[in-house]
Amino acid sequence: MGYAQLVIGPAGSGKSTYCSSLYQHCETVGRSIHIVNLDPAAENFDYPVAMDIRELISLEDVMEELGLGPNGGLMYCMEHLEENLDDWLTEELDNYLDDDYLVFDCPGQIELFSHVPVLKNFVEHLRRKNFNVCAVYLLDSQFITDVTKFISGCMASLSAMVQLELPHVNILSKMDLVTNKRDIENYLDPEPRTLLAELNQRMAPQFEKLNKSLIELVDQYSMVSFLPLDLRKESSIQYILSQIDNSIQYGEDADVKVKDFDPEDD
Ligand SMILES: Nc1nc2c(ncn2[C@@H]2O[C@H](COP(=O)(O)OP(=O)(O)OP(=O)(O)O)[C@@H](O)[C@H]2O)c(=O)[nH]1
Ligand SMILES: [Mg+2]
Repeated sequence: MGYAQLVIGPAGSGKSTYCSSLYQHCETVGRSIHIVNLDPAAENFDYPVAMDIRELISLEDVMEELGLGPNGGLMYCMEHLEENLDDWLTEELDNYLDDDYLVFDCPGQIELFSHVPVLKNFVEHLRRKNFNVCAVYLLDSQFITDVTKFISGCMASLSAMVQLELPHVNILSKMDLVTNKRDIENYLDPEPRTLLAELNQRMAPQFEKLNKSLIELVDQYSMVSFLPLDLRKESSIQYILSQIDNSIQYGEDADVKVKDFDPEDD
């Protein structure tokens, strides 16, 4: 059984920075982890790149040869990845062992995890290869200035959740930049009724019914919960990693192995 995190979220939400911090954390605690670059447009890396989509296809070539812009070019690259799951990805995955832990640093184009099937098929391929996969959705805390932005962030995350059908961990990133912690803390694990009241207060009365439905939807999908990520604090990274590990049962198999171990056999 392998383990994998699919790190997704809007452009600039801090996915690559999270991946490199996670790598450093794992180095520190002596844990093995491999970060995979799935962003054909990425150029600089703060982590050792274990697998790289740019070895399969180059965004620059695609843009030049097909006359596509950066976003269309990226979508083309991702579709090319999708077509090459059985050969390129399978070959690359063969380099990893049973218990390996992979973290996929994805591009930030929101359509990738809202309505095109690339990542969905990617995940299905990983599952066929016996990986337990978790979606890690990053939302930039800097954008959550009021309840309307929070709800729109939730809806984007929810669309990834229904599309990917994976265990799902939401993270509010860049907490070091938040000056008024209390404002944000209200959104980490909020009361649906408080959210609704705030939303109604902000918006014209004709939206009340819609607001109620939206809050119910978000609540029913257990979406209203974000883990704060403050990269200055090792404990923050550690806590988030432990939550993700739980959702993919990482460590549980290891326990079984320890229990099954019989000193007489040695
Ligand atoms: N202060 C602070 N800045 C951050 C943090 N995480 C990311 N940043 C900054 O935010 C910007 C975007 O970060 P990235 O990690 O490249 O974001 P990304 O989600 O990988 O972006 P794309 O791959 O382009 O979608 C960079 O300038 C980072 O230095 C954080 O926790 N704190
Ligand atoms: Mg990135």
